[in-house]
This record gives sequence, structure tokens and C-alpha cells, in this order.
Amino acid sequence: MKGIALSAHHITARVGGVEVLHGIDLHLPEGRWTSIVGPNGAGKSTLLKVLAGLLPRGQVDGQVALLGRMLTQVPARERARQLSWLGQNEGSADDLTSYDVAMLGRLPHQPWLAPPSPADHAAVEQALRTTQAWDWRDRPLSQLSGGERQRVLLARALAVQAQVLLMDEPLANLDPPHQTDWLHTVRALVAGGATVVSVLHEVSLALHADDLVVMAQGRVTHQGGCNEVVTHRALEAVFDHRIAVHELFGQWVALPR
Ligand SMILES: Nc1ncnc2c1ncn2[C@@H]1O[C@H](COP(=O)(O)OP(=O)(O)OP(=O)(O)O)[C@@H](O)[C@H]1O
Repeated sequence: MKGIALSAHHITARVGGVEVLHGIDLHLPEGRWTSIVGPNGAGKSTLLKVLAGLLPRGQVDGQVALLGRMLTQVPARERARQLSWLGQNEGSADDLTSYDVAMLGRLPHQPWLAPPSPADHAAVEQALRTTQAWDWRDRPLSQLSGGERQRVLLARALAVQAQVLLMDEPLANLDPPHQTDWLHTVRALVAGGATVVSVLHEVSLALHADDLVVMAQGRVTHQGGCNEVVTHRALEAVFDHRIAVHELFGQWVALPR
């Protein structure tokens, strides 16, 4: 029986003085990949930030639990080792080389002021090779294209080697082969016991997940398996039936209606 990696209890969140999440309850099982989908402005990114503990406490009511402990009670460094974050349009240190950016993912593993260990270098190399960013490891982030930059940021998230990975629009700027690589990477992480939660606009790719959380207007309207017909109907409904889910070559795809 698998445990719960992340859970949200009665989450209400305010951004810019406006309530954008209205009493969300959610349980995300360990060792599975869950995709969060829904229309623009539904609150997906805000929910992901709440799950990561990134919204200031004053803006959030309710509780989040990470691997069975209240998130607020997990010390920051421990949390940073257990939970890896890939944000949307994140500012990053543009002057750093790709290698050093990926090495930032190892900070929670390093003692204060200690140089990176062989294990840190090995984790960074493995992460950069996984996202096929190793070849430009010496180039500053500012000199990379949008997709190349995204692959370095993804490598930083992988280098943490966390049990739980939260990714907001991880496929932004990635071409189809690298989107496919990302799918395989997530599948390998989950096969190794990790939990992945991704916010995705690419609905057909989101349907490759184990489970789907469907959101609209700051609420979860459905949570269920990607293979379940009821999930497909919830997905079609949240997008005003402008898409339809079909099976094609053994995969679920969402096509314009
Ligand atoms: N700084 C802010 N001030 C006021 N409202 C905000 C702010 N940031 C976000 N919002 C509002 O919060 C709501 C939820 O935003 P959020 O970014 O979580 O949605 P989303 O589902 O991730 O959207 P998208 O698919 O467009 O990325 C939206 O209505 C948005 O306009």
C-alpha cells in the first residue's frame, strides 16, 4: 500500500489580495505521476506553489503535508532535499554556466560553505546528460535558447534527486523530441519510486500521467486515473467540450472538436 506524498487540506489562497483557491482538498499518492490541467487562470500554478510551500504563509489558509509531515514543520534544508521545484518563467542566475545552475540543485545536500562532493558532481553530470544539456555545460544560461535553457533548469530540478518533484509547465519551449524525452524521464523517476506532479497545458501529454487533477475557477473539479472514462469526460467538460479524448495507437489523445 503506497503512502501519500503530498496532501492539501482545506487550502484557500490569496494572490494580490484576491482569493484564487477556494477550499482545496487533495491527496497525491507516492510513486505516481499526477498532472494538473485546466483552463487559463484556474489556479494550477498557485496550487503547485502552495504544495511547494512557496506562497507566503499569510496568503494561505489550510495545511499541506509532505510525506506525512506538516510542510511547515519540515526544516527548510530537509524540505529542499525532499521536494524539487521547477517553476514557470523563473528568473535564474543568467551569468552562471549551465553546470553551475544545475549544481544549485545540490545545495541542500552540501554542508555550509563546503565544496561540491564527488556525489554532487556525479548527480549534476547525470542530470545534464539526461536532459541532453551536457554539451553546453560551460555556457552561461543567458546565451541559451528558450528550450536549451529549460533543459538546464530541468537538469537542476533532477540533480536534487528528491523524492517529490513539482514542475510547472516543464515542457515550455521544448521541441517534440525533448518533450518525449521528458515523458521517458518522468516515467523512469516514477518507476524508481519518485512522485511527480506537473502542471501541463499539453493535454495529450498530460494524459500519459497516472492520474489527472482537473481544475477550474480555483477548485478541483475532478481527480482520477488517466485511463478512466469519467476522467476523460471531466477533462472535456472543463474545456467546454471544445476538445474530445480519443484512443489512438494505444494512447489517449485530446483533439479539437
Ligand atoms: N499577482 C496577482 N495578482 C492578482 N491576481 C493574480 C496574481 N497572480 C495570479 N492571479 C490570479 O490568480 C488566478 C490563478 O492564477 P494561476 O497562475 O494559478 O492560474 P493557472 O491555472 O496556472 O493559469 P495559466 O494556465 O494561465 O498559467 C488567475 O485568475 C490570476 O489572474
